[in-house]
Amino acid sequence: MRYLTAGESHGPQLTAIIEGVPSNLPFSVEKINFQLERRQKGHGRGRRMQIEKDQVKVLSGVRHGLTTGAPITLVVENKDWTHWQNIMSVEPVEEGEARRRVSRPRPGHADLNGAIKYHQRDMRNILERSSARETTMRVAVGAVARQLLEAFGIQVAGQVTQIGEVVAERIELPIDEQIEVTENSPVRCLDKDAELKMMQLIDNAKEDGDSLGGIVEVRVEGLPIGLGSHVQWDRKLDGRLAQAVLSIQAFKGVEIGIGFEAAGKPGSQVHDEIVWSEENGYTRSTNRAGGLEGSMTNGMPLIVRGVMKPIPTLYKPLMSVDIDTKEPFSASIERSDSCAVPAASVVAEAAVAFEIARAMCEKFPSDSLDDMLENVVQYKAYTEQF
Ligand SMILES: Cc1cc2nc3c(=O)[nH]c(=O)nc-3n(C[C@H](O)[C@H](O)[C@H](O)COP(=O)(O)O)c2cc1C
Ligand SMILES: C=C(O[C@@H]1CC(C(=O)O)=C[C@@H](OP(=O)(O)O)[C@H]1O)C(=O)O
Repeated sequence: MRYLTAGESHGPQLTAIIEGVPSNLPFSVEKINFQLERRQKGHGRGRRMQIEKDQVKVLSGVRHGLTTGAPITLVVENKDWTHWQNIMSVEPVEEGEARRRVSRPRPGHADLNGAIKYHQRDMRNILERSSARETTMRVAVGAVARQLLEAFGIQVAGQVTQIGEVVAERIELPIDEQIEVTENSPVRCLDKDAELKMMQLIDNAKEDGDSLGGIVEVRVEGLPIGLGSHVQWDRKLDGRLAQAVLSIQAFKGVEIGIGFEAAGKPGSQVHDEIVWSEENGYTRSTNRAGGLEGSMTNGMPLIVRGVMKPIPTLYKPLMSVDIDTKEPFSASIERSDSCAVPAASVVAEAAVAFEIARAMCEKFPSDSLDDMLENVVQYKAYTEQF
């Protein structure tokens, strides 16, 4: 399975093409829209999310509720585009105000490096594509991957475990809970005391013209043993998950299982003992490895965490340099999120779901769901008697 996304933040629409989804998979548009709605919410989001109402249109690869095996095309409209039609026009428009040219790069963004690399004196041509608006399509694609995983009883869930300096108490995420952003769960954190503090911190940061990052955790259960491989660097599942999560805008670190904590502990407190029982077969007495050993799934829950940096656009702006005059300036502000960690946790769930679905399609024949189901059942029977 592979996918590409296209589309600008303020262009007419966003597009994704996914190839390699097995045929005959029951396909639900509502399930995609449900995930899209989850991504739009969360305490700390800016005004743009009040304009957008992300809903997917499926333009290929699905017929009468089932995938056909052909590439699946998904599109989501940018409602804000109506306000940007001239600025984002495909046809040339006159120099001047109509273009809303950007000559002042924002610190922490792709603007300056992208402009130099792609020979663009108007940095709008960079920022429109580097924007995290693109994560809409990653979530849409991830929602298709989740539907494939569901067919094998594999579930994916996510939560926020840290915002700024507020660290949530470690509470195991119930795998069948898709935490939605509601009045009772504005930050998607299971530790409700910490969540109140997180909200306060976000409000304070917003008032101070500042921004916040945090940590998100994704959990996957129901995995067969042996997804990924130890034999080649680019088949190692830990490396692939890290790439999937680190490629989300503003993500700067990934850990699996106890991750960075392992550095400060002796081996006896890091590795998990192997046990066997008639009922469960081979398991581990602890799960510090987070479900991966030797870059392959070991059947235990997969635990992946990602660190998101604070949003770079600040209402109390940082200094930068105008590329026309080379004069210093203090960045001007239109609108921005002050904290997008709750939304990003939904994106991280999607990124992990896609990578796991891809690994499933590599491990098992995957032209059709029928082939795949048959092979997964056989493989599970084999692992049980191993
Ligand atoms: C869901 C989400 C929403 C974001 N919203 C904003 C935003 O409103 N303003 C902003 O400056 N950056 C925002 N970002 C982060 C930038 O897109 C990102 O920092 C930038 O593209 C530079 O990429 P890098 O941080 O990965 O280097 C958001 C990121 C995510 C995942
Ligand atoms: C549009 C989304 O997030 C955007 C991501 C983003 C950025 O720079 O990454 C900047 C903001 O864009 P705008 O300036 O249009 O408000 C966010 O709103 C979204 O998540 O759907």
